[in-house]
Amino acid sequence: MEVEPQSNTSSISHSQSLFSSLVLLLSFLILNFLLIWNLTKLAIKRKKNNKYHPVAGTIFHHLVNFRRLHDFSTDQAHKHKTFRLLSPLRSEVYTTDPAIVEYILKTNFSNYGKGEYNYCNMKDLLGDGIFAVDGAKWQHQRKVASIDFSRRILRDYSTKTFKDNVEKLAVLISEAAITNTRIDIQDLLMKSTMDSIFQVAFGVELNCITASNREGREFAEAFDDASNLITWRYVDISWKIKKLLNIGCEAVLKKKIRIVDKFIYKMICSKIEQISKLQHDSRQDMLSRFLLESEKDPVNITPRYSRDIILSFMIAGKDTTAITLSWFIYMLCKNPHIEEKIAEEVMTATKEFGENASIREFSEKMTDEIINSMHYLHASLTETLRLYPGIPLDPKICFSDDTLPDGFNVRKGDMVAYMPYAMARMKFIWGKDAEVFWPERWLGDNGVFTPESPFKFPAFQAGPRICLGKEFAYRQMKIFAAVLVRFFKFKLGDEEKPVKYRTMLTLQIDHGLHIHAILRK
Ligand code: HEM
Repeated sequence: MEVEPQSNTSSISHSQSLFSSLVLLLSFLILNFLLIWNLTKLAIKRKKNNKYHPVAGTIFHHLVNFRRLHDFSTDQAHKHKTFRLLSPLRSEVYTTDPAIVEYILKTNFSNYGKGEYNYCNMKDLLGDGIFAVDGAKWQHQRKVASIDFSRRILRDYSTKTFKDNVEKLAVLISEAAITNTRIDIQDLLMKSTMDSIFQVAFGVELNCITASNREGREFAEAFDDASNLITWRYVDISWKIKKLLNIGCEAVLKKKIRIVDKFIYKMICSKIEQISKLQHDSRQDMLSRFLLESEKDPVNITPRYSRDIILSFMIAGKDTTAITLSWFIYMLCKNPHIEEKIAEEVMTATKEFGENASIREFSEKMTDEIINSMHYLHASLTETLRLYPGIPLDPKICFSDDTLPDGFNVRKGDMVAYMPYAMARMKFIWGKDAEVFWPERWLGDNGVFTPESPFKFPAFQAGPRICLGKEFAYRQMKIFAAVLVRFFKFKLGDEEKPVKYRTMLTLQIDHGLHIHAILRK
């Protein structure tokens, strides 16, 4: 099982950790009792002729296989497309079947959602933000944000932000290449995407990548720690007791959320002040636009609600993009012939910039037309997302008893999770080369990118709750990837060291991705 985040636990006193162990033991006993209770209830229900998916184990199998959780699930899915794990509180159904994915995400969308379980885990950090809620609150935010995301002003502002930030990143990588210094590219990408999303959200430069803004750096660290600690709640069965007693991770989480809130509310106040002096149509960032909405509906859109909305976008958009770019670079290191094919496409598409264009000139000259013309790059990023989906497993709660398209039953309160990571490895979906990194699978005979059904490739989810930032993410990833591949080649820092994911809500590379960058002539 994963250990608690170290930096956050050092302050726990000895007696507190003894107490925590007792709490853990007690919770374990209670859970075992509930598991047996649940099994008995299930046996009684079975007599009513309901059909349930085959059982692949209990959630304790997840704990035992925690470090390789997604591969454990893939192994199980090779045996059964859809299987069940028994848990003390509910059955957990895990599926790789595109028909079930379509059913829960679209056909019977209203019966599957975040539910109280996810809301309860996330609300201390995300409040009523879009990522944590269902129903009317979700609908309202989805509507406002969808309109916002389709606006030209936000699009142009974000493109400019990506170009500025990739330039800062490429300058750092150049310095490392010249001095032959090994870098953790995942760490740099995380900082860079944090800078991008923060600037688009608040209209303010955070500059994590250069570490020049102390307050901003403290906020970014607190936000990252708080996100990790919130994730930890999904495996720490005793978190509610710890929260009540304000001990361990929960005490640290509270402190981190306080730092995040202080910074965000300061930002909101200064924005409100600025806005009163500005023309409405000059507001480029998301916060300003939400504050504009709040002028129309001050009762519902409070500063607290604006904070919740923006933080959800940050959590949704920051790590997922950085993680995808990190796995993309890992794939380039493993497949140099694909790296060269991408470089060739980028050079051809940008021929008119001239061979000696600087990083700044190159990124500034990249137009939407050029970005859209790079189909092989688009296919390579999509193939990366297929094999290494930023969100590898996505659980939904079933709101009322139901029968899934394969004829099996689920009960109210059960969890139904679709598994993009395992789905990518299923031969019945992708053919016998399912596990091979092969961007060509996304290209038609004319070399043009051809999308797949989102129920077969649900890396961005699908249906009414499909990722709102998909286009935004591709634009950022394509700008970053084009600049990086144009100016550098990449090699793994240590060819022998296995590159693995760290089990958490996202598919981060464990201990980062250490590489050498080589300047491309
Ligand atoms: C490669 C990058 C990305 C991937 C793989 C990705 C994937 C996903 C997935 C799987 C979900 C569904 C999560 C759930 O169960 O609720 C989601 C939702 C969402 N994503 Fe993304 N995302 C990416 C980038 C972004 C970016 C850059 C933004 C914003 C700037 C964003 C904004 C959102 C929002 C707001 C939602 C919630 C939508 C809703 O509940 O209606 N995402 N994303």
